[in-house]
Amino acid sequence: MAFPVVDTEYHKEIEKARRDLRALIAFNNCAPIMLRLAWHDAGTYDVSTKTGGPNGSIRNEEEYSHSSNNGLKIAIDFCEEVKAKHQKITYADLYQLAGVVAVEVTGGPTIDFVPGRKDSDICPKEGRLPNATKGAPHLKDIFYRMGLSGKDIVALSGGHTLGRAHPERSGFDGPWTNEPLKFDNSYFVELLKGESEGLLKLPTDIALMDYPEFREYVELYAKDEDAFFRDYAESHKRLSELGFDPS
Ligand code: HEM
Ligand SMILES: N=NC(=O)c1ccncc1
Repeated sequence: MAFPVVDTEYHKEIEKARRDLRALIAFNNCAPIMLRLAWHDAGTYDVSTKTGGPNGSIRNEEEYSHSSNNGLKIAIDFCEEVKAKHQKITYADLYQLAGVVAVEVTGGPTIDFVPGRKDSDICPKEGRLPNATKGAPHLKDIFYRMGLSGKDIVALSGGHTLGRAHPERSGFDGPWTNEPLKFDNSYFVELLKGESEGLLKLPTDIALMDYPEFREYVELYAKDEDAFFRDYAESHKRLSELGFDPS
């Protein structure tokens, strides 16, 4: 598929879609699953083969039916409502815009969004996203394969400040924080607190404290929300542009 022509008209469509996404996310209270959709479309990127990444391929049943994507058809269908009104926008751009808006409308940092991603129908094989039951070495394998850093791993894991796990989707259950619709640094505060009744910590969440070079960021973000917001915005933009040259 071809790259979109990112002219004044395309930019205008993006801003209209941004407004529509704000309304849709507010009406459906669906910020968490929209952020998860954006991350799952982008997180398949392989920097060595330059395959996968934020290219809209997750809209294909071959990919959204992967067990790691359980539940994401809900977000894909939400996005179809916006796509129907803004046909020129690629799915690749729309899904990443949805993730940026989801963070913004829940009180998180503004994330710079540059449009121009092209769509692909080539679906990566299952297994490129992290397995929640594994530990820190696995996180390094998965995120380094994307071309991201240890700091990106910790900052992006802060995305779990939003939403919850659902037993019928992943087998895990519950929110990570007491305000799952508020984007803040409470994920890191809770991580350092340890076990709390009713709050979830995945093995991969706990693994962020296994390596000193990860733990230093957990401790920084738990005490300095501005630092978390600054680093999260940078890492989220990087994730959303994997394999995409915005210039
Ligand atoms: C670091 C490795 C990661 C692992 C192992 C992981 C694993 C999971 C699992 C098992 C769930 C529960 C799914 C469900 O049952 O509905 C989940 C939910 C979620 N994840 Fe992750 N995740 C990771 C990283 C991320 C990143 C980088 C982001 C975004 C920047 C993210 C955003 C979310 C959100 C927002 C939800 C809640 C979705 C909802 O409420 O429907 N996760 N994650
Ligand atoms: N955010 N990540 C996820 O939702 C997830 C990642 C891998 N396997 C199941 C769920």
